[in-house]
Amino acid sequence: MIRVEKLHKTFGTGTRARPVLHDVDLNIAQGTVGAVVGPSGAGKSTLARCVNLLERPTSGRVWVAGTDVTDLPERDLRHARRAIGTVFQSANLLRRRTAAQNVAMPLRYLGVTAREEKRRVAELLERVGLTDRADDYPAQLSGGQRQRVGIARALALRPKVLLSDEATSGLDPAATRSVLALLRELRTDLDLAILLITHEMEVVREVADTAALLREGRVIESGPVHQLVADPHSALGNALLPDRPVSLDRQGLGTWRLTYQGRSVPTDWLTRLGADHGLDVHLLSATVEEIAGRAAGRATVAVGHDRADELTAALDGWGIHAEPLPPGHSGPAEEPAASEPAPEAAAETVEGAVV
Ligand SMILES: Nc1ncnc2c1ncn2[C@@H]1O[C@H](COP(=O)(O)OP(=O)(O)OP(=O)(O)O)[C@@H](O)[C@H]1O
Repeated sequence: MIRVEKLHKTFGTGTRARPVLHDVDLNIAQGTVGAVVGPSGAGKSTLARCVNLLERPTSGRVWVAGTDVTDLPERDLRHARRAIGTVFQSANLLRRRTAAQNVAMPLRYLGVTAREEKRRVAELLERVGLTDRADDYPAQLSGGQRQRVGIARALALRPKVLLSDEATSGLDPAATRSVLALLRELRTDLDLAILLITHEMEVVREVADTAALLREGRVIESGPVHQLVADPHSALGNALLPDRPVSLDRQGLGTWRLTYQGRSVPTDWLTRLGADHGLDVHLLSATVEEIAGRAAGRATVAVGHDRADELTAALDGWGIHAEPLPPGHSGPAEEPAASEPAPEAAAETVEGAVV
């Protein structure tokens, strides 16, 4: 596990002191992916560097795989770092070494036998699906393949936790998906605790179990992803599942903003409102995604004021949260949580459809 408690980090001293992290708490269990998101300069990389022991916290504590690493003496750091694999934005491979030689580097430092090294490198390359590219040099590999080699190298010493710092930034969508699928697989198969630093909400949606929003060095919000998207007032939830609630300004109609996630919600809830409950429902906007393995959705609907109780009762029965929206409301629910809202957000929102 990765556990951070009341972490403070200040760079410099005296008049040049620059506090970067304040009172940060974080908990990532084995077999889970915990994402940390936030705008540029929020302190994400500094947090990662405090976890992989490249920076010492000013105060607070850090545990990695059950060991309190906060005050480890210098001589013990090297050993402690073996439990931590790190993958960076650019895979940082050595240009003049093949994929296999790059993966073998950490094993070399450890002094394993040539036979053991060969066996382990073959196993690692197979793990990341690159057995047939073992003898290729980095320049002969695609960005996604280079990142896979970087992941294989990070796994060489059988770490308990993996740090991924913007590992998919700059990759095209297909390569991003394949790297994220690999991270998901590793999380489960190797029971890793993965700390995922990212500014891409798409990445969080695809792979994270929990998420924390860091802003100006403080955790503004955190929790399991499926709970965040079910909370209509969560900034992170709104960034993960962006919608544009709009209210219908028409006599006799009231507008409702709906939020839901989970298996109890039938996918044909809208049809059923008409067919089973005889409700005349206007669908004004809707966004539906699979997040953390469950369907999650946000929608705005309008119904006659005289049928509002029937609407909320039916929705409540399925576990759909409904809140009235004031007349004249239009636009995003909240400000986006990260520096770059998902560009596909607008495309995912269906507006103006009336059933
Ligand atoms: N070694 C350092 N000395 C002084 N200030 C630093 C140092 N490292 C980082 N900072 C400052 O700490 C703040 C947070 O930086 P950090 O790199 O952790 O942010 P980030 O959220 O990862 O940003 P980005 O998404 O742009 O990478 C920044 O203002 C940065 O200038």
